[in-house]
Amino acid sequence: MKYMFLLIVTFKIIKKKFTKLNEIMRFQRSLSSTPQVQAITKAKEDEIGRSGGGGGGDSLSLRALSRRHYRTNKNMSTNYDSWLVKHPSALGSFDRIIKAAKGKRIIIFLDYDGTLSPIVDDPNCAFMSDEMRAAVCEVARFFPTAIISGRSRDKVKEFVKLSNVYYAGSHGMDIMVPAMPVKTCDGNLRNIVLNKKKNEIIFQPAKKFLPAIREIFASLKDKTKEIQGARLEDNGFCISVHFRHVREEDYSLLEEKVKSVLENHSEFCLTGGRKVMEIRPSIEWNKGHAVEYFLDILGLSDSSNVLPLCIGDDRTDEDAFKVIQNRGQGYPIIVSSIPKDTKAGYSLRDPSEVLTLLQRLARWRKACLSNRRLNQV
Ligand SMILES: O=P(O)(O)OC[C@H]1O[C@H](O[C@H]2O[C@H](CO)[C@@H](O)[C@H](O)[C@H]2O)[C@H](O)[C@@H](O)[C@@H]1O
Repeated sequence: MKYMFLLIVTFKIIKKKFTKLNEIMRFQRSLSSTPQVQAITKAKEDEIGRSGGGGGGDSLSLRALSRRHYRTNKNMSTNYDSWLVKHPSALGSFDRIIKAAKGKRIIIFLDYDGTLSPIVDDPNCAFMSDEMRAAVCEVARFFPTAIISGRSRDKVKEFVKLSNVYYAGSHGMDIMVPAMPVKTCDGNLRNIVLNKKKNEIIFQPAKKFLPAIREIFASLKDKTKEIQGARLEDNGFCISVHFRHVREEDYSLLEEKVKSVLENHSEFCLTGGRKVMEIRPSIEWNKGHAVEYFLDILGLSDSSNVLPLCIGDDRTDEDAFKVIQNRGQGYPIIVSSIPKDTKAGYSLRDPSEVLTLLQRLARWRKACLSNRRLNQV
């Protein structure tokens, strides 16, 4: 009888524990499928290559290249809130930003992939929404706006399709400044001194590397053709080797092939982005230099009355953030849904928040102008 009683009690305890465990597991399953957690997981995978373990030891170095691209924290979802304290939301800080902008000339620098368009599997399908295009067009009516992308200049222009913005491709190594009169800090219009033959300035500091880049592209095409999922993108003055669709066990092979091509081209270097390896000339020119170039050519570099806003999501945008930070004025804003080591003082979660910020900026500027007009009547 005594044993029977003990057996029933033990059975009841086990049943209770099992039910609780089941509940926890069910909760975790539902938690991992919320859109927020899915976004964090996707962003995390983007940053560190394929998530989780597996793969041979060698492939780690490709993952390490990705990891070097951005150092990420381990407990991302829990740390995001504390990271936000150091990199507050630019939307939440909007009033502070426009207060600082009073009497100043705002200039906007935008990255493309992951900033104006969401990260997608196929690089050729990274389209920008019509809403985003309208917002960029609207801010560009009020503030000089430049898009500085890792893509080729033509490709980014093809995606953006706007004629009132400045474009820089190949991480700033291909800049075009068309004939657009710019308002200087004192409110006067300044005409950019243009090339006599053309109606624009083209600045390409890596031009002499073009024949070598063509050569590298051809060798890469040949060497990577058997690696399933590897994809090359000709970005003009740089080349992207995408590995988003490469099997993890092929990472090391792909990396080996890429490095073997570069062995014959010591004047080029290899950097990492979001599931992408990038080959670029080793010259002292990056997105930060492009920011300085635009400020200079638009006559806005020496003034303390200029407030640059720079929005980007990738490692290469850090060079631009650094320039803004060193100027001591302006807002470097990182687009990220996970905590990252960054020079940016402000953040936005994703391109949809970039859209809201641009719309609010344009609306605020429009309201200022109509108030001014009313006061003049
Ligand atoms: O400076 P950006 O404008 O951000 O360009 C950086 C790279 O962006 C593109 O690749 C990234 O976006 C793709 C589309 O969403 C995605 O499929 C890829 O995995 C990402 O790395 C572009 O294709 C690269 O050439 C740029 O260098």
